[in-house]
Amino acid sequence: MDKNSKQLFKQLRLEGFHPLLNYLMPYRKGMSLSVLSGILHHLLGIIGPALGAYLVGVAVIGGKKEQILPYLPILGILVTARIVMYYSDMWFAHEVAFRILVDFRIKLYNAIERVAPAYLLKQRSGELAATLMADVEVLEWFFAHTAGAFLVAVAVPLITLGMMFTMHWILPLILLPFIFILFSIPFWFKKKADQQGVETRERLAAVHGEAIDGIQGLREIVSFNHKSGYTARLSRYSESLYESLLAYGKRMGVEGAYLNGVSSLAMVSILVVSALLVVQGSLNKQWLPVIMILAANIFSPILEVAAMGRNFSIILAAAKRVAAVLETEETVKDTGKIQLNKSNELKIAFHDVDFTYGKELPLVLNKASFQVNHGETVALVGESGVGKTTCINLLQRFWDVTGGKITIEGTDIRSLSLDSLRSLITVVPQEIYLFNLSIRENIRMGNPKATDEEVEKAAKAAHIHEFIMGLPEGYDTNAGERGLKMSGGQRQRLAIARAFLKDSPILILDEALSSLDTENERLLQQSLNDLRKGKTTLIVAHRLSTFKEADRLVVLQDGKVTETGNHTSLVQRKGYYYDLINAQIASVAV
Ligand SMILES: Nc1ncnc2c1ncn2[C@@H]1O[C@H](COP(=O)(O)OP(=O)(O)OP(=O)(O)O)[C@@H](O)[C@H]1O
Repeated sequence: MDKNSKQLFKQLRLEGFHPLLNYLMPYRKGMSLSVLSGILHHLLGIIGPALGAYLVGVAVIGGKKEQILPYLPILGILVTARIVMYYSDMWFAHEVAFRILVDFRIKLYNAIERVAPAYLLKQRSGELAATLMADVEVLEWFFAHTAGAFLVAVAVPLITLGMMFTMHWILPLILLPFIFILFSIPFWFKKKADQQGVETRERLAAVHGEAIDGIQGLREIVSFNHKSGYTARLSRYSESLYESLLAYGKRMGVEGAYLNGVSSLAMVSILVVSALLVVQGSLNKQWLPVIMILAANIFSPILEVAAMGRNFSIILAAAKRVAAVLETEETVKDTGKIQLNKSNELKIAFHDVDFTYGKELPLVLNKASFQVNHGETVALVGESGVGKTTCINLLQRFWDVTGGKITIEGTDIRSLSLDSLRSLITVVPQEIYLFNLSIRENIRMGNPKATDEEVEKAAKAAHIHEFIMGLPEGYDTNAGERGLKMSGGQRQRLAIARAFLKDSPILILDEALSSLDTENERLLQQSLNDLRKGKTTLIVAHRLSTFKEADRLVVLQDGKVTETGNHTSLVQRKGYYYDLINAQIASVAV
């Protein structure tokens, strides 16, 4: 889209649609066919009845059978053509609209993925789901019914006015002011409507967000007996949605009343003027039935567009929300080209890394430097909130460092392509997300090309094979349903099975805070020890047992690395780490 069109959309206060038009370009052929058949369908809807009315007029002035009968086949053709055009209007409009919606959902998902996770942290997942589903659905109105209908509403009245002009020059002059008023009515209400549209979509998204919160947090709601608190909140959100929907409905009612009033007045005026013209003798009375038909039909496409205009604010608000996601700039740019060999052991190094989550926020990391050598296991240690998770987020480039650099095997990670970087790293998260797929497919996500045998081998290595075989459908059991019934330890071992399949040279373990029972802990440790072999491993550590097992500890304090060494040497040093674990032991003992 060029600058001028952007300006025009701004003047019409329709900026929200501008980005969407860019996405319409590939579908212009289908859209043009839809507009063309829409215009023909509406015109034929007027020409057919007008011809019928003309024949009535001929009969009224005492015409002969021979003057009427030859037109009957033409009437038949017009009616058939109208049916065909109606069908193709609907077909093309919806074909294009639904195809665009399919593409949009994918585009939106890709856009969300591109800006994740920074963007996700600012948005509630329920609200994003609302954008992905409900807002995109609303756009169907725009794509299927707006652009084409608007052109029809301009073309059909123009042609009809032309037809009236051939009967008497004054007739179009009577109608023009009414048409102008009808077109302008939606603009009288536009400011209020836009505000209501945005408010309604926001409140709807908030209700979605709250509902999804209620489902995701069901366990907490039940265990903390928080049902009344939650329903009170849900009902507050729903009430506020109700209020804005009601205000929206009232405004639509007033607008509709104006539209109907003006179009009825226009129709009455044209009939009265025509009747007077006939009485005066300046209009042939055989045109009267034709004028009645034209007057009755000229407004229907305008009213259709105006009705749409009344919903425009909702569409505009949805368009703005969709565009906001599509146009969000990615948090990190994927401009690096270098690919590192996955099969080598790799060294990670943080060089004087500074980082803040926002310009106005304090530095989380302040000249932090440390390295993890080939095949070494390093545990990041420090108080809660010191920046351990931040380090692993930076290593994966969810955000970029604000100062200093992170290197893998000496190469700045910003010079690697994101795909290559992420293929080098496997994360075993605290909480694995299980998709609504079989356990086999959930594990296979580690490597989509893995065979069933390889999946089972990975599960055996993660000590989860026995558990899976004990399920009614073994590896074919749906993890989405069964996932909830797995213990924390079992879920983490499933994550480890995925990690075995991915087999990348760098491993990140985000250790769970919650402790596991002895058996689960033993199995987990065994599988982790096997997984770590030959890999460069960075652990976000919370447990004393992990501190003791790591080759080296990197102690973070006030954004800096203040101590490094193994557990025994740091304890002997009696510094910050010593105080930290003493405090931890004391808190466990209390
Ligand atoms: N997305 C974010 N936006 C703003 N601040 C953030 C964000 N994520 C983390 N922080 C802040 O950055 C600091 C470091 O957080 P981080 O999660 O890295 O700590 P941590 O050491 O991993 O903590 P824990 O041991 O509790 O998991 C904290 O003060 C946290 O509040």
